[in-house]
Amino acid sequence: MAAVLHGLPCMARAPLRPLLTGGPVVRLASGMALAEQAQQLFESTVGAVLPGPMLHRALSLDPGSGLLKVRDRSFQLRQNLYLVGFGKAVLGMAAAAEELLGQHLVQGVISVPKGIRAAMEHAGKQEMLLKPHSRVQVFEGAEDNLPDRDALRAALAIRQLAEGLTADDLLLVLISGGGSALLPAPIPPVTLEEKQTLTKLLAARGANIQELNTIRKALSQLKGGGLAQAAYPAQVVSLILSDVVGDPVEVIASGPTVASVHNVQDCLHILNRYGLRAALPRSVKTVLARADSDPHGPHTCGHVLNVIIGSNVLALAEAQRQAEALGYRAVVLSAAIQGDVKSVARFYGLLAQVAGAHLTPPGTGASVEEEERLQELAAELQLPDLQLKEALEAVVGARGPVCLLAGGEPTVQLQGSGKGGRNQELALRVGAELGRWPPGPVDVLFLSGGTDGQDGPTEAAGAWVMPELASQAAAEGLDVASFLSRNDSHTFFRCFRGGAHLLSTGLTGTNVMDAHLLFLWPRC
Ligand SMILES: Nc1ncnc2c1ncn2[C@@H]1O[C@H](COP(=O)(O)OP(=O)(O)OP(=O)(O)O)[C@@H](O)[C@H]1O
Ligand SMILES: O=C(O)[C@H](O)CO
Repeated sequence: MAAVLHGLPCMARAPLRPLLTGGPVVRLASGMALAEQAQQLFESTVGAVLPGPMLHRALSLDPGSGLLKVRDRSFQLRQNLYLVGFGKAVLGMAAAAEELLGQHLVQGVISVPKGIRAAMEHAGKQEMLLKPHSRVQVFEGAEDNLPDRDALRAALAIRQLAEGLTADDLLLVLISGGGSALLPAPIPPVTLEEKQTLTKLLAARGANIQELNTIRKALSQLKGGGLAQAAYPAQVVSLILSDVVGDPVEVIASGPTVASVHNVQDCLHILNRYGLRAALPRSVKTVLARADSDPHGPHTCGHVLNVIIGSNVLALAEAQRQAEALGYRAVVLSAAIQGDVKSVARFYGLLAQVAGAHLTPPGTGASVEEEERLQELAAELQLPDLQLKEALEAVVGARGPVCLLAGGEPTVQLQGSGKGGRNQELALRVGAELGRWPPGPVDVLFLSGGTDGQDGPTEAAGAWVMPELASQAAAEGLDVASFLSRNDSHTFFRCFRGGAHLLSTGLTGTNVMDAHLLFLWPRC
């Protein structure tokens, strides 16, 4: 972790170098130059969804009247404003809120990732830091995105603040991805360790975030509307930075201000599906048995306004704009990439092949079978917003470099005990896929990165690959398939070319899922 914190984000570095100089596209000199540009584009993508600007778009204060506007709703402030927050992007959100609210803010408590203040300080990101004598108390915890004692202390302090509020008060709740791990308050007799083990097992067996958070909600005092209930009768305004496909407020950070609609049967189905029902600790069974008679009912959330203030869609739109400014034909494919990482990798591998063939002169196009297989793979992935046809049409007319952009969160079913994350695993798998095709007249680069800057429990945000990856790795004595069989993508990328293919931004201070960038570069 320490290396992450000191190996620093450089989101504000030199402007991107355009590909167009006076009209014609100038070819980048080498794969490394292309990789550098890909990494810079990833950093701009993240730069578009930094917490401060997004908070300012959603919230404004009239200093004269003390009227706080949240989208189209207004709230009268009179020394009655409190703040709580939890999530990877919440430090920057709280800093922006503190700046905006000034003396109106009475007190606050936030739960943020371990080391984030030091990382932001080291990166010179003053705008992400609270003031020296802030009224907001900061707890750092949940190292490696796992709930721990520090996060539990934070959760209890947040609950205490919420429970002390009256009908005259307004509670501003800042929520972002990672919030589930940063707000653990298991319902007794479930212990923190039991909850941690269960969520780790579910994640390792490939449970998606909806399933994982359904279980988390059932076992938590504050998730699934519990925080809103604790704050009642105060008014509650939640500002939410989404890290879940489709921005479902009940799923993001396990919806602490949204009433849970799940029942015990839903939980048991999920636990069955992942073979965990038989081995449940007694405490979990006790809490689930009680849950149906004591839900955080919908009637408890009428005093809440939930507002999404930013998401992956926004990040991809900015990346598209930047890529176009650089001379690429840029198309956003989807902001909802989900599914097993192996299928997603096959999809990108074949997409590179088919799109690459569309880019080259007639006669070298993709075969009908390849196009059909690509459509099938896309259908299997069931991506609701996929713009595949549009992307391929855009590629045909491009006659120059192309950048296909996507976002989301594939799922990895852990089979080995290696070190990795879903972005590095996806990149490694795509690299292997790209290497299967005979070299064509197009250079290809694929990059996958977590916008929070930390991919799984590793020190990298992600990685980038080109079709030569497997053969170059073999020349270094590294067998891609065997690293993949152990889910050891991070170890692979650390060894391969001395770590040159790792994407290392450090913690970014934001979190809107992952970004996937596929670059195609015609050679003639
Ligand atoms: N060795 C590994 N190889 C591949 N993926 C892994 C490995 N270890 C963990 N993962 C995956 O990393 C994911 C957790 O990563 P991370 O902590 O970045 O989660 P996250 O979803 O970004 O967190 P949040 O959404 O709460 O911010 C899990 O989906 C898990 O399957
Ligand atoms: O914290 C969580 O639950 C995930 O990041 C999804 O929001």
